[in-house]
Amino acid sequence: MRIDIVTIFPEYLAPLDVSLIGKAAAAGILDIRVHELRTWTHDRHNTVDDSPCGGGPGMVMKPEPWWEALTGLVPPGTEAGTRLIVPTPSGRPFTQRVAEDLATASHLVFAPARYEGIDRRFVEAAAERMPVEELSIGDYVLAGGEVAVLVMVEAVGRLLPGVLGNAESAKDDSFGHASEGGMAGLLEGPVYTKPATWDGREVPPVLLSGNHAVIARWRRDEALRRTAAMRPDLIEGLDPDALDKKDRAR
Ligand SMILES: N#Cc1c(N)n[nH]c1-c1ccc2c(Cl)cn(Cc3cccnc3)c2c1
Repeated sequence: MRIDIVTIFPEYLAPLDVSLIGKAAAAGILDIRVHELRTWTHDRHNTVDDSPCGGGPGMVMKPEPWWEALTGLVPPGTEAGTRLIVPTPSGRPFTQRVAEDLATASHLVFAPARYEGIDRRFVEAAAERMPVEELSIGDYVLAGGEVAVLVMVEAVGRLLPGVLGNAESAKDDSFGHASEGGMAGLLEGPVYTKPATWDGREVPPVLLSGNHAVIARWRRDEALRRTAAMRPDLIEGLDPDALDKKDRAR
């Protein structure tokens, strides 16, 4: 997958060079390219914003640099497989299902803007050339779209074949599809490591029993308990077939 990110703060995307996504890029699974929006300005001040038509606070990002950037990165006639992602507080929720959908694309272009957003006409013009997703990563307010891009690139990138090692399969993701017996659809339960006793607190003995069936049951029970306590909405949304007989007996 090729990922292009256009921004006035390229340094904000530096975290994509490390860890999971950085390794995927180094392995060639991801081809991540970060671009400075001002590359596509031509005035002496590299202007990317102007005052809002109709008045109001702040500034609005001009459509011209974004359009030139998009056209330069996705020349007319090469749009097949490309999707434009525009982070915005007024977007539809970015969820695991959206991440799974975006992971099927061959090319994602992210437009994390600043100020009060991008002139609407850019999104309208882009939508005539390729699918455009206006997405929000949650019900809180950020100062711009770059943090949202970091979230989305990690959530999408980890789903691509070869990015997660076998031991860290995405198949049981908390917010993945619930499957019979798997933990998908539930929140993770508590995790423990050595020492067996710390601060006078014991690791639950079941985890030291070596009985894998009993351990798996205990872990599922804990995941159900935690999900019911922290996110009862997820319990309601579980596919009934994903709950086994013992779950229903709880
Ligand atoms: N995704 C997401 C997301 C989120 N969940 N909160 N805030 C954002 C987000 C995304 C993009 C921008 C751009 Cl461009 C400017 N701002 C600042 C702003 C804040 C409130 C109203 N108008 C502009 C952005 C905030």
